Amino acid sequence: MSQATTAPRPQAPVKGKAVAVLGYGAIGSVVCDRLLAGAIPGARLDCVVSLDGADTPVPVVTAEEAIARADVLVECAGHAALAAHGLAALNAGVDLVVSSAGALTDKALYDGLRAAGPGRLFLTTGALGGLDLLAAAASAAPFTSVRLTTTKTPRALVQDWMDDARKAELTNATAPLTVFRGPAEEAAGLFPRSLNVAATLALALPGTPVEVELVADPAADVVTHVVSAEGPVGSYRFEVRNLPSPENPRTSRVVPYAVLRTLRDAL
Ligand SMILES: NC(=O)C1=CN([C@@H]2O[C@H](COP(=O)(O)OP(=O)(O)OC[C@H]3O[C@@H](n4cnc5c(N)ncnc54)[C@H](OP(=O)(O)O)[C@@H]3O)[C@@H](O)[C@H]2O)C=CC1
Ligand SMILES: O=C([O-])CC(=O)C(=O)O
Repeated sequence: MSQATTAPRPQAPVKGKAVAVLGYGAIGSVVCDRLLAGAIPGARLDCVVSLDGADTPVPVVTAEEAIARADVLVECAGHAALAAHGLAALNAGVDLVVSSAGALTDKALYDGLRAAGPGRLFLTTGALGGLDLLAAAASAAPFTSVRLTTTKTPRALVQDWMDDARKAELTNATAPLTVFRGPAEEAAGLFPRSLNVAATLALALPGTPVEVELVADPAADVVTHVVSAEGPVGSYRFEVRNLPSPENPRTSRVVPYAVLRTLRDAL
């Protein structure tokens, strides 16, 4: 007689700082899997905060309980979740790793989180790179221009606030279409699940205006971010071509791995 078998789940490492993961989606689920696999020595996955009844390998708890149990809270849940729980975590002495950098374009939230403690605030670089070099160049002399051009598949860019005509224009696009052009802070607010990178870039270069163009390309099979910057110290151009997450076409597959590197810095 044959019997259904299920593969044994990896057991969480028993030692190390207790990590709570807020949000069990494309980023959070990979962060959890890698932590369970022991990818970050010194980190022990303790619990998950999930709203949608996901089948998770560690206990699902409320955000309040997670903050009470954890040494580090890893936010992978979106702007509203960060705004709702970030401050409480830091004030409780829990270190906070932030994926949703776009939420920090709300100056009151950002200032509040930076002033909070004793928990420490860590911001992942997420889907972008090269920020250390750009920040170094900016500290030598201000840039004269900084631009980010992001290209994604149109279905990843449809937003609730768009009217039906705009949504149809996007979903029926047969050629690349500019969806947004404007400052990084506005970009991150209008596309909260697609342009956190705009905020990450702006936050790395305080005081420097960052101009963003968002392109919907029906032929895009990768998520492209092109950063270009001009200044007295030099000219810079970084092109990132990330495969999208299999679970979420808005999110680059590399992002949970960037979050894990940031977590390593928090230990
Ligand atoms: N810095 C960067 O480069 C990037 C940052 N991001 C940020 O990371 C966030 C997560 O990305 P991703 O994993 O791809 O998104 P997903 O939509 O795949 O997963 C997010 C999960 O979080 C859940 N969630 C939302 N609010 C809460 C809450 N208050 N408590 C617990 N769970 C919650 C969602 O549940 P439900 O679906 O039920 O709402 C969903 O399951 C994005 O919203 C974005 O802000 C994303 C990509 C790149
Ligand atoms: O994952 C990416 O490439 C970028 C993204 O969604 C974001 O910044 O919100």
